[in-house]
Amino acid sequence: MGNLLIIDDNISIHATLEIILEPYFDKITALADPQEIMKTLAVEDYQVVLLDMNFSPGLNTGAEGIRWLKKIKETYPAISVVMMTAYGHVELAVESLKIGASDFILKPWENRKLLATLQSALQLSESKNEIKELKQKAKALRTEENIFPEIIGESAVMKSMMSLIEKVGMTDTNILITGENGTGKELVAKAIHHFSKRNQEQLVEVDMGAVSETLFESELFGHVKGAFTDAHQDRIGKFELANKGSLFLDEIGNLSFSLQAKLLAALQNRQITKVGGNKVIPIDIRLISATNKNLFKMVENEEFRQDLLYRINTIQIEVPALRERGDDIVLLANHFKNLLAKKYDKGDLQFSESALDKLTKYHWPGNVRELQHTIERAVILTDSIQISAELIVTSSTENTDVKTLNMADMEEMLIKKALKRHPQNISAAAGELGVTRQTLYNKMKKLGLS
Ligand SMILES: Nc1ncnc2c1ncn2[C@@H]1O[C@H](COP(=O)(O)OP(=O)(O)OP(=O)(O)O)[C@@H](O)[C@H]1O
Repeated sequence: MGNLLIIDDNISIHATLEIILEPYFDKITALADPQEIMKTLAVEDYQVVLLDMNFSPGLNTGAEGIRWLKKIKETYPAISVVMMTAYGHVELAVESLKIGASDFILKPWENRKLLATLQSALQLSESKNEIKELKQKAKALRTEENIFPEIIGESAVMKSMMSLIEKVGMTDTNILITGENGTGKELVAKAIHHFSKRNQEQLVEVDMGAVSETLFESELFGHVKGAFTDAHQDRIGKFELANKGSLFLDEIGNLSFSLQAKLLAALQNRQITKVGGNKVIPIDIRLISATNKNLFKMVENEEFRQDLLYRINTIQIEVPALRERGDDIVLLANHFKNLLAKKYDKGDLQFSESALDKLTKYHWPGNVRELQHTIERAVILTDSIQISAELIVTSSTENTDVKTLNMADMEEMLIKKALKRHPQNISAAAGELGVTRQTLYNKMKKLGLS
């Protein structure tokens, strides 16, 4: 069943049509004035429109009906429009069919024929809507990656994290993944989905840090065509796309306080309404969130809603920093080296002893992502089958001004830095350097800086 909108200036027809058609539609609305059509279609979903062709007294060219048909089809292509006229000119019928009417009825109508025409119009609209939704879903999914990732790691901390993932993956609980940047939180989210009962459905990811304040609702809940200036067509939101599957909200700590309330409402009610729409859509999702922020601290500072935190973190999985994973650094370095050597056609590459030493001693503030980039650079730059320590250039090696390890040169560099930071204040510069004002003054004199 569906909704039917009747437009005819002859009000006596409304009641007759409503009596005949009532058992076959969920809702029937009848309008006498065609000016009301677009407003009516904007507030409620109609699958079929029964449209008279002439509205102004004395006019029977059908031009008005054709104009309204065009308008309806332009904005709502999935609605089936059945034309109705007492003046059954064949040309008019052909013209309206060409513009997109699904059929044509002559007044006075035969009840059986009218019913059959409207029922097939209803079916047509339903299949159009289904196809449209499927197409939208397929389009959105093409950009989503749902491949189970290989999580490399043999260290005790990684093994215990993996067994936790397998255990909780199977349940339907909401999971919060925490950890520093680049530790592999996204991989963990994919693994949780992989181990869940929902793995035949999609894992849909939303980067909450990248969703703008104005487009948040449209991105998450979808919108109907015409809901706002740029809403040129209906859009399915990420919640609906993830229905029956998992929704991964990455960087959830970056969500503004006002948007947190909107997200919480959708999670609590387990339903959404598209922007500009009025249909309530029930949603069945498993929620996985991730952040590199301390949400408990953010709750204390009133930057994150406590009720939202409790809703998203039934289970928390902390992804360890790379520096805490011991031999996994070498394991991962070799893994990336092999992958990248293949990618750049470099043959069999090996790390030198000192390169391995450098890799294991470094503290990896950017974690696995930084390691991956460091290895990629080294693989690209190496001219031999051995990757030397010089090619292992990490972010902190790059950022430092240290071009020398000579102590006198280092001292001069530090003094210059401190003086630059405190240009008019030798005491403050001395304080930062951890020496007395007099000592700094003597050194400056020696270096010709006073
Ligand atoms: N254990 C692992 N095994 C193999 N690859 C990994 C592992 N951990 C991370 N990676 C790789 O490191 C990169 C960074 O991982 P990912 O994007 O999952 O980190 P993240 O914690 O989500 O980062 P951010 O906090 O910046 O969003 C990705 O290319 C990922 O494939």
